[in-house]
Formats: sequence, C-alpha cells, structure tokens
Amino acid sequence: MNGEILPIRKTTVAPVAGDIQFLLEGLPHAVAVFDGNLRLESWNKKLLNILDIPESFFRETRYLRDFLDLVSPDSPDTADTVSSQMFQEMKRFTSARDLFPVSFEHSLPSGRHIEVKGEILPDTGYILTLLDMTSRKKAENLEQNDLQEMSTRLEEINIHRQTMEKQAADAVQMAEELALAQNEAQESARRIQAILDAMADGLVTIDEEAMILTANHAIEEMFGYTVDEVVGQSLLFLLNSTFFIDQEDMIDYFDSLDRNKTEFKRKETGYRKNGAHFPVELSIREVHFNDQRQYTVLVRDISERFEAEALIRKMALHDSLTGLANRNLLQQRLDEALKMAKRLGKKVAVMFLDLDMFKPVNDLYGHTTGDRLLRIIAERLTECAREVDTVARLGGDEFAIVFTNLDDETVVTRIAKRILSKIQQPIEIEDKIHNVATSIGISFYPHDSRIPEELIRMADVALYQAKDDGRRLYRIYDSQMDASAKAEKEIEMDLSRAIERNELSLHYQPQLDTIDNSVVGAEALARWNHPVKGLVPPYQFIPIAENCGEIIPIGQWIMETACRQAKEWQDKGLPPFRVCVNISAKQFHLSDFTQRVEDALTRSKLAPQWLELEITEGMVIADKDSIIPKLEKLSSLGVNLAIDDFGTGYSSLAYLKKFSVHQLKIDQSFIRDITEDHDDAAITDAVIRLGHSLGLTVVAEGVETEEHVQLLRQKGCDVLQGYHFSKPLPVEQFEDWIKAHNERLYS
Ligand SMILES: Nc1nc2c(ncn2[C@@H]2O[C@H](COP(=O)(O)O[C@H]3[C@@H](O)[C@H](n4cnc5c(=O)[nH]c(N)nc54)O[C@@H]3COP(=O)(O)O)[C@@H](O)[C@H]2O)c(=O)[nH]1
Repeated sequence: MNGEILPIRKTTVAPVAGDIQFLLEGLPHAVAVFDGNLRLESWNKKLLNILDIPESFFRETRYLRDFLDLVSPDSPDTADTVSSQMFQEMKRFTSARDLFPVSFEHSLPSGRHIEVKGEILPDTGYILTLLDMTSRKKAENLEQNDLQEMSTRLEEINIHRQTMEKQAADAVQMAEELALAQNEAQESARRIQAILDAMADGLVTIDEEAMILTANHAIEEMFGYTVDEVVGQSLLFLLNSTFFIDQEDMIDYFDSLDRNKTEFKRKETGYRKNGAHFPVELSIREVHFNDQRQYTVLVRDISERFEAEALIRKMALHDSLTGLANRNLLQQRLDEALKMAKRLGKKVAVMFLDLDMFKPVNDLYGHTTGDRLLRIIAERLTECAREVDTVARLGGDEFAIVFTNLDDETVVTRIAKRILSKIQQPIEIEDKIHNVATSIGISFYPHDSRIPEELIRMADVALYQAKDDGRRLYRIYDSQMDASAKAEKEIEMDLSRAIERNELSLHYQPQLDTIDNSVVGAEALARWNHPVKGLVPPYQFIPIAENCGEIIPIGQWIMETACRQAKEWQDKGLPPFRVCVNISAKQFHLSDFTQRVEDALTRSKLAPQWLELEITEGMVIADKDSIIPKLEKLSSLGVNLAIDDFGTGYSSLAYLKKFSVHQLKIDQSFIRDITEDHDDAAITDAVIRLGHSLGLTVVAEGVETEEHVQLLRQKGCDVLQGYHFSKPLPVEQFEDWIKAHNERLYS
C-alpha cells in the first residue's frame, strides 16, 4: 500500500470519469492529464486561468505540445532560459513513453511565475501540473525595508493560503470518497494517488491511535523520509511538538475534538529526518471507515508565511538601517517603563538626540557613507546606554533613548556626557575622517510629566534648547523652555508662508572704499515684516529658518532678489557696485548650490563680478576638502567670495591659502572697541596684514565713528561698512542715500 490512499469511508459512489474531473477541480493547482499518446484526457479550470485560455480551446483535440506552446512560445528572447530549453526538449516527444518527470520554475509571457511539474502516470499517460508562484516570487524579490509591500505580500500569501486550504480540503474529501471505490476501480485509484502525489501539501491518514496509515509523496519531500519509513509510525514521529506531551496525550487530544466541527487546525513544528525543524500547519479531519474512526491530516509547510510574519513583526518595530528600535517600539517600551516605574517607585528618562553636521556628510559623500555613519552612531549609542535601556532611531539623524528603572537622575546626565564625547570621536569611513556631534534633550518621569507623549514632547523641547544654546551639549527640560519653543514653532510656521505672502524684503548697507569713499558694495540684509509681530529682526528668524530648513527657499529668494536689484540699479545708471549676500551653511552645502547661483545670475542678467557671497569660517572649515572644488567653481564663474565674521572662528592662515576667496570681513566685535582695546586693535592689524599678504581685500564692518574710520584707514583696511555711513536701508532710501553720497563725492 506504499503511497496509496486507503479506503476510509464506505460509499456507494463509483469512480467514473466525472469523479476524476471533480477531483481535479478540487486540486490547488492547474492540472492537465494526457493519455499514452500525449492527447489531453482531462484538465481543471485552474488551467484556463493560469494560461489565460478560453474554454473553447478544448473543443478540438489537444496534445501536450499545444500546452507547451502556450506556456513557452518559441521566441528568441526566452530560448536561452533553462525553462525554455526544458520545454523545447519536452516538445520533441510524441508519446508518454519518451517523456520524463520534470520540475522547474518558469515565467509565463503573461508575467505570472509558475512551477511546472510533469509526472509519468502509473500505467500510461502524463500529468502536467502548473502551480502559480507569482505571489511567492514577488515576495522573494521584496526589499527588506519596504514594510508596505511586505504587508501586501502577507495579504497575498494569506489569500493564496486560504484558496489552497479550500482546495486542499476539497481534495482531501474527494480523495476520501474516491478512495472508497478502490476495489471496484483500481485504475482510477492509482490515478487518484498520482494526482494526490502531485499535491504540494503533505497528506497522511492516521488511525485512532495516531499511527500513520498512508502518506503521499509530498510528505517524503517535506520530511526527508520515504513513505515506507513513515507508515506505521506515530504522527509524533513527524513533529517536534511542545504541545503534545506524548502519544497518549495526542490520542486524548484527538478524542477531545469537537465532533460537530469538520476540521481542526494546529500550528506545530515539523521535524525532518536530518534533524531540521520547520513550522507546519496541520488540518485534521475525522473520517469513518468500517465503523472505525480515522483522521486525514493535511500537513502544510508554512515556513514562508512564518518568516514573512516574523519579518513584518520585526520591521514594524525596528529601524531597518541600524536595527535599533523604531518610534513604535520606543513608545511601547516607554509605556512599559512608566508602568513599571509607577509600581516600583522608580524614575524614567526620555532622551532625544539630533546629530550636528550629519547633513553635510550625507550631501557631500552620498547616502552610502551617510548610512554607514548612522550605523556607527547607533553602535556608539548602544554602547553608552545600559542593557535595559531602549535605543531607537526615529528617522534621519534623530535618535532617542528610554532609560528605565532609574533611582536617580544623575545616571542619565552621566550617560549624556558620555554620549556627547563618544559621538564627537572622529569616524573613519573609506579613509576619510568625518566629524559629527550631537545635541541632547532630556525629560524625566515623574518630575516633568507622567504622560508618555508629554515626556517625548518635553525631551524634544529640551533638544531644541540644546541646539539654540550652541549645540554639542545636553539640556534637561524645564517649563520655561515651553514658552520659547512655542514661540519658535509659531515663527517656523509663519516663516514657511513669508515668501508667498510677500512679507520678506531686503535692506542694503553701503560699503565704501577707504581711500576715495566711493561705494564699492552693498550688503543685502533680510527683513521680515510679520503681519502681527511687526518687524522681526534677522538674528531672531534666520537661526530658526536654518533649524527648520526654511533657509533654503528664503536664502534663494534673497539671492535672486539681490541680483535683480543690483541689475536694476545698474540699468538705472547708478555707478555699479557689488551686492553682497549672506549665505547660510545649509544653503552652501546644497549639492546644486553653484547651479543655483548660476541660475540667479542668468535670470537677473547680472554679471557675476557684481555678486559677492559671504560665507563664514565655520562653514568652510567643517569640510575643507570638499568645499575647495565648490569655491573654485564659484570663483571660476566670476563670483566674489568673502569670509564673513573673520576673527571669531578658526582664523587659520593654512585654510585661507587653499581657498579661492577674495575678501575678508573683520568681525564688528573687533572694530567696536578698536580705539580703546589694544587687543582688538592688534587683532585687526594682524587680520589686515594677513589678508593683504594673501592678496585679499579686507573689509571692516561695524564702523560707527570717525575715529574708527581714521584708525582703519591708518591700518590700511580697504573697505568700510557701518552705521557711521549708513544703517541698512530699504531700496528707495538706499537709492536716495547713494545718489546724495555720489553728488557730495563727485560734485
Ligand atoms: N543667511 C543670512 N543671514 C542674514 C541675512 N540678513 C541678515 N542676516 C544675518 O542676521 C544677523 C543680523 O543681521 P542684521 O540685524 O541685519 O545686522 C547686520 C547689520 O545691520 C549690522 N551692522 C552693520 N553695521 C553695523 C554697525 O555699525 N553697528 C552695529 N551694531 N551693527 C551693524 O551687522 C549685521 C551684519 O552682519 P554680517 O552679516 O556679519 O555682516 C547677521 O548675522 C546677518 O548675517 C540674510 O539675508 N541671509
């Protein structure tokens, strides 16, 4: 009885052609059965669906060859694939005697992916089964980080599974019925066995003692045993069950099944001959034969579904790049930590972190480097935190940590200090050293709040404060921060609409040649006329715009407006002078920044030598090597480059030599007290000499008095700017000022 299905239930139904058809329709895959001459004998409807053919196709006599033509048309572009070669081979045969069993995967012209199986039938004939693997194939190709697609995949697998379950259940039932007629029709039974053997799911029948009576071919493939080795064993032989204690227990379980239900499902662990474990789903049905109770057990390998579900669970809670917890898991852990802290009278801390200088690394060296850097940061954070804490990546360069079970808050401040120093350690990626840092905000339960969402918000507010206070430091939340954070958020929102609402304008402050007092330049300074708050000074809104990224559109608007204005003045006949535009770090580090400058010049038709870009020392020092080509490109365009606020940063001669800059602007803090403070005077003197030794023009800003003018003239400073000449003025007033100045100068 090796591999055959035993008669299970007495029936009056005799196995006639209609039964075979019925059975074929119940199978989970498309089937075509051919006689010894490879002429189509029977088929099921799934064959029509999978091959996309109408029922009329079967009106004429069909042969195996016709099907192979449908599955793999002779086309040069498919001829190279293994499956196409296989089909070519099969097409050469004219009778079932020449054929051989096949099993391979193939992509249909329709895009469906199928598994093709061909088996020689016991007496004579051939059975071709086509299993639709499209959803499984799609699932194999899924990107790990595409959670959405994974969900779709699971849905597809589930639908596929449900369909298979239904079909398999039907098949089992039909097998039972048809098997009853074995004695009357051995021929049909053998055919049935062949068809059941073509099933992808394993099928065993067991007696009341849970001993295996029959098994189909899929059981062999699934477990690695031959049917002979399986038959006569307990069902437990195929399982590594943590549910069934022993054979007795299993028998009790079967006994206890609800007789009113037709089918029972259990998830179990399959146990292969080679010792490997794999998840299986058992669908158990009770049947009666000669007054004896027996069971059919359909065994489905659910490894794929199991893995997909596990992966989805993991992806739903973890960041795919770093493997850290994601926002969802962080929230879960925070909830748990708060519950535990409440019970045990402990404290909990929420820490928010935001990397400084990550964006330029990402922009300049690409996302691969950016990703590697983030992974290193994740490792460092994990090293700093304790085992019990949850380290999460919230997205981009934002991280968070939940500290649980704290006795006192100092543990967290100690860890914050450790993190600050650890993150600042240089990171080497592909022979390149990168320097990033982090700002940290912290809130505490129960001190700040008992509500998880509030604690998160407060840590975020504290983080903002840390950034405002100069970055690379940590701040602990206090309620004062809320008011300023709220105001800042409001400004952020309003700023995003400032351009379209026409609330921004530029004021211009003249720069004069020290020798002849002619106007050589005008610095464009942004002004924001807020509808409610009135005039908001740039030192208030520019840093916020930088923080929230709004500086990119605002900075672009400023550059375009200044270029247009300069050209307009030239067209009006004013003696030409440079228009100087402050460029923020975020703007400058844009990969297409030079293109943006070129576009502004093209659109305004301003010649490049009349545009000066003011950048700060910090901006260029942060990434010297990659900045040099950018500065060179700008310089080759003919645009002037000035280092703003010189003296307040690195003031390194070495970098100045390398950069194609044209001008140094001495910071106004040195000029203010230059007449009284010897140090300021000495620094100003040194900067002027340094600038000249490098062939640069030196500009002094913040010139407020005639004494300033005299002293700076004495020291050889080239250009002067400050309230002594004029405050920054709106366009019309600036025009009036310049006309009056020129009249005085040249009349
Ligand atoms: N990225 C951009 N930053 C900008 C832009 N416009 C302004 N800013 C930056 O905002 C800061 C404040 O600017 P503002 O209030 O306009 O102050 C400038 C001058 O008004 C002021 N100044 C000039 N002369 C004097 C003086 O004699 N005394 C005195 N007390 N202040 C004076 O100095 C500011 C110009 O500074 P700088 O840019 O360093 O040349 C300021 O940091 C601006 O950079 C913008 O469009 N984009």
